[in-house]
Amino acid sequence: MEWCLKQPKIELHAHLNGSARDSTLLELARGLGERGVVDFATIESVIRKNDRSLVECFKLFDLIRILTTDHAAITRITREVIEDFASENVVYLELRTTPKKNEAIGMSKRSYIQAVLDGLRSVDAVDVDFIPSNVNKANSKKTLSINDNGVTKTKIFVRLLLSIDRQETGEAAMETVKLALEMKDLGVVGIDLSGNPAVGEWDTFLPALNFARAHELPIVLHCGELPDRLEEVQEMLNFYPQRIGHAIFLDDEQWRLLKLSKIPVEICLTSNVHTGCVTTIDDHHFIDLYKSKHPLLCAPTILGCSRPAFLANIILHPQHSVLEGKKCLRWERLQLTTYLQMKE
Ligand SMILES: CNc1ncnc2c1ncn2[C@@H]1O[C@H](COP(=O)(O)O)[C@@H](O)[C@H]1O
Repeated sequence: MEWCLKQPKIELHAHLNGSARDSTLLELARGLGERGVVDFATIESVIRKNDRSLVECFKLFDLIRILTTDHAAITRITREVIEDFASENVVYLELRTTPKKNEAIGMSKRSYIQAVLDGLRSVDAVDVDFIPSNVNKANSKKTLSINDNGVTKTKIFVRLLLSIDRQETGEAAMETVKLALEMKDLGVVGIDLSGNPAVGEWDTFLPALNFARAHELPIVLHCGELPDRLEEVQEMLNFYPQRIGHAIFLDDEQWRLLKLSKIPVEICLTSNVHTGCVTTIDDHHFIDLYKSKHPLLCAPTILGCSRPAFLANIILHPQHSVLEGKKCLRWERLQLTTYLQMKE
């Protein structure tokens, strides 16, 4: 575990509010409980539960949404999430989050993302680089890499993906894509489609996704999280996104197509096992993808990371490397090889 933590890692599939500290969520819930907005005891039992089915996960996300949709909470959670990833030696983090509106408190999708950016700027423990290198970094407040004691700070590169939630309308999805395009100079590098897989139709999001593509914004799709969505899986594969998340429930022909396509797959083993989508790691589809040398963006959880789900996925395939992270690539290969050898 110590060794795992020490290795430099690249995390490409982290949902901001899915990575919030339990302690922070409980504190926010307690505050809202005292003001009579929520029932603290109910929220506490949901947050403290460890293994959650996919359905329970989305119940939790609905609760988290109530707890976190204000600017100060979003800024705080962003700062803490960056600190947590950096403390586990993640050197490049792609953080995805769904821009939210809350008219009652004057929150727009833009101000939500501004609150995230404030969170990135407010990190003090490590040096956060979130402005792409082709943009004038004078605009960024965070250029120091030496702390007050003259010690060089650890650096973490952070980029943002804006998520479209499957509960949203086509217009809301389009608004998110336009916001992402406007914020390219502030470290937004792509669009994600996520949210409860039992909700929403592919056609609703297609115009926004096509618009993103027309403007060269990379797209990541959560795909195949439920067994009964094969038609949608087919449409997603036909769309040919830059990356696919999970890819659990595909039929044989779709599986063949996926492997042929070489679309990189983001996999989080613990998430899949905890949510019950995959029975055991031994039955996990990553083994087949790995053996066929498919580009995998894979979680380090096979060696037993302590955090439950939604954590650290590491890029495996060199051609998709986003920075000079060769050490990370080598480590990930080593880790997968170790796992497979242990099994044998
Ligand atoms: C288990 N697998 C998953 N499948 C699909 N969507 C997921 C997810 N895990 C998380 N999210 C999406 O990320 C949101 C939380 O972060 P943000 O509020 O965006 O920062 C959830 O509400 C859900 O929409």
